[in-house]
Amino acid sequence: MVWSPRGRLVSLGGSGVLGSRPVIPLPLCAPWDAPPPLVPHGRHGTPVQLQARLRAELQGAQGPPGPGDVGRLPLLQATISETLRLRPPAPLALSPRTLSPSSLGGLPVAAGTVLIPNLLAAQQDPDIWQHPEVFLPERFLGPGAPSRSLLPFGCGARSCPGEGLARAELFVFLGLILREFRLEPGPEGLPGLRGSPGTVLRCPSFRLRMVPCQPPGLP
Ligand code: HEM
Repeated sequence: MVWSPRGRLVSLGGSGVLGSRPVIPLPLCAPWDAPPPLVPHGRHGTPVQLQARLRAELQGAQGPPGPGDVGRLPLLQATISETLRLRPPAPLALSPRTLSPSSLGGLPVAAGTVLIPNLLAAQQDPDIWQHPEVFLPERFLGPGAPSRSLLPFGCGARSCPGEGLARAELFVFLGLILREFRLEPGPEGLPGLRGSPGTVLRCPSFRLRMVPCQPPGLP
């Protein structure tokens, strides 16, 4: 029921209606339950090489990472940002409803319309992200990084109030793990990264081998 310049707006479920209200998923381009495969080879190389660089950054820092160390560990921060870009845990965010008639990208939007922001698609928009399907943490290291277009926590008045806590947890826990362990696939290998659709984009459970690496200064 809805058309967009780049095919990003389509109806949901054919009828374009959720309950008794019209629905516009925004910006729905790639089917959100079938994200494209990852190509994990940026300047930092394969996942193993990236882990080695992250470990070098972490072991070169003074002590274990804390929430205040974001500026001192840019590659770790960039790796988290790139992960949240390619696989946002909440790919469709919340669904606000318009209170009055409005317009969006030239399209009229009636009062009472439910808008569904497709964060997964927006974060892989080729107009904004170069090589959007490639896992490239370094895209966040340069001065021209389109960081304002990174929206895993939504944006605006109803954006996620837990963003600071979630980012701090990701930073500290991932940093502590990568500083002291090398992660290797378990005997069953790794699952695909397609994820299963739902409110939360979930990865199937899998096993990893954590090989201890000696942090500096420890006997
Ligand atoms: C990686 C972790 C997290 C991600 C990716 C995430 C993502 C999101 C997103 C996309 C929204 C919808 C924003 C929008 O529609 O514009 C949201 C809303 C919300 N999140 Fe999170 N979130 C995370 C962690 C947390 C944590 C740790 C808390 C609480 C401590 C939290 C509490 C909330 C609440 C209360 C809302 C609803 C806000 C509202 O309706 O105004 N989230 N989150």
